[in-house]
Amino acid sequence: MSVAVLGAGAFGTALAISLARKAPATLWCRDEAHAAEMQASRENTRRLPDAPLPVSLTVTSDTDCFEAHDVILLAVPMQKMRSFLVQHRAALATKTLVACCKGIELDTGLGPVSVLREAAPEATAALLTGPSFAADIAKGLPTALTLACDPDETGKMLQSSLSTDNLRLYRTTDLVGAEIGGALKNVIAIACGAVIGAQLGDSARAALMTRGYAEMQRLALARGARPETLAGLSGFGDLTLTCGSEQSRNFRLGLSLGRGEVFDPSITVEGAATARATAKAAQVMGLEMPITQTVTNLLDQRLTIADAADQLLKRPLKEE
Ligand SMILES: NC(=O)C1=CN([C@@H]2O[C@H](COP(=O)(O)OP(=O)(O)OC[C@H]3O[C@@H](n4cnc5c(N)ncnc54)[C@H](O)[C@@H]3O)[C@@H](O)[C@H]2O)C=CC1
Ligand SMILES: O=C(CO)COP(=O)(O)O
Repeated sequence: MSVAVLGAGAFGTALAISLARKAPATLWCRDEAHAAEMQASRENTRRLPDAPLPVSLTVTSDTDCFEAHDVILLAVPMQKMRSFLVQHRAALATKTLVACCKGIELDTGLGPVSVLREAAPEATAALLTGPSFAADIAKGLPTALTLACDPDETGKMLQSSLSTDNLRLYRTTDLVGAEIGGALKNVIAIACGAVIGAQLGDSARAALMTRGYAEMQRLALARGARPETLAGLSGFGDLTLTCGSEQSRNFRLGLSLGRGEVFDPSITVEGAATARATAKAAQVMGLEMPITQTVTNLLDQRLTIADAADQLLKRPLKEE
């Protein structure tokens, strides 16, 4: 089975490096000059510096390469996935497509698998998600992720093909639970970064992680997910990583908000659009998601950090 990774950002590059340690792999980059530069220099200096590309990895900008691979890993940001699929519909229509992004589409409130199923209905849809920083995977550090796919037979094939000596995949058929966990942990990470940036303390962070997890479960269960999926790598696991590490771009955006600093808008931060999309969806579904709503208000400068903390603390007292 041959695998191509489409999208040469930090995560796509790291996954391609990991796969190429096991068997020849292809990394597709939309920018011809950047692809040629990586193929020659054996490094993606723009997105993942200091991570050498194995000789078994080919970098190309030629879309003809899509045809040659059975399994395609889609490592483009969430808000770009639909247009990417539409643009390359003919070449991707019947493939096994593994979404590697984390988020909720702003216009529709859908996660990556639902977007895949709408935009490429004949393809087999899967999701690779869970706690991992691109730099860690590229270094070959021990990592465990969730591979979500239905039918499970295809999931088993993907699990064995994409696992390596250092990258251990667990399998689930609960695509909804996996996509919601991966998307919403980024929103909670922004909130956690904000309290740490504003020096509100580690206890406040623990409160946000726990009550944020309750919001993740509320939305996931309302959409038909299984509770145990949220307790796994794609939910609890990724929440723990992202809310506790300055390697996370979502956490760092939160830190900037908390410190009153400007954040570089060119950096991919999936939690921002996801917060807005989720707050809207929760309202339509009649779900209480106060932390998500608060993050949206902070991002849109409708609240200060002090007012945000005050509002959350003053909500009516309730049972846990
Ligand atoms: N960086 C990380 O540690 C991890 C990232 N992810 C997820 O992976 C996804 C991608 O993130 P990163 O690679 O980190 O972002 P990035 O900002 O490093 O790279 C995004 C890449 O997508 C490409 N791209 C954007 N629009 C495109 C289009 N229409 N067609 C083709 N390529 C396009 C850009 O050129 C860029 O190379 C996100 O959803 C993120 O949450 C998941 C786990 C870890
Ligand atoms: O998804 C990630 C860790 O699992 C990467 O987090 P950031 O996108 O916040 O950097």
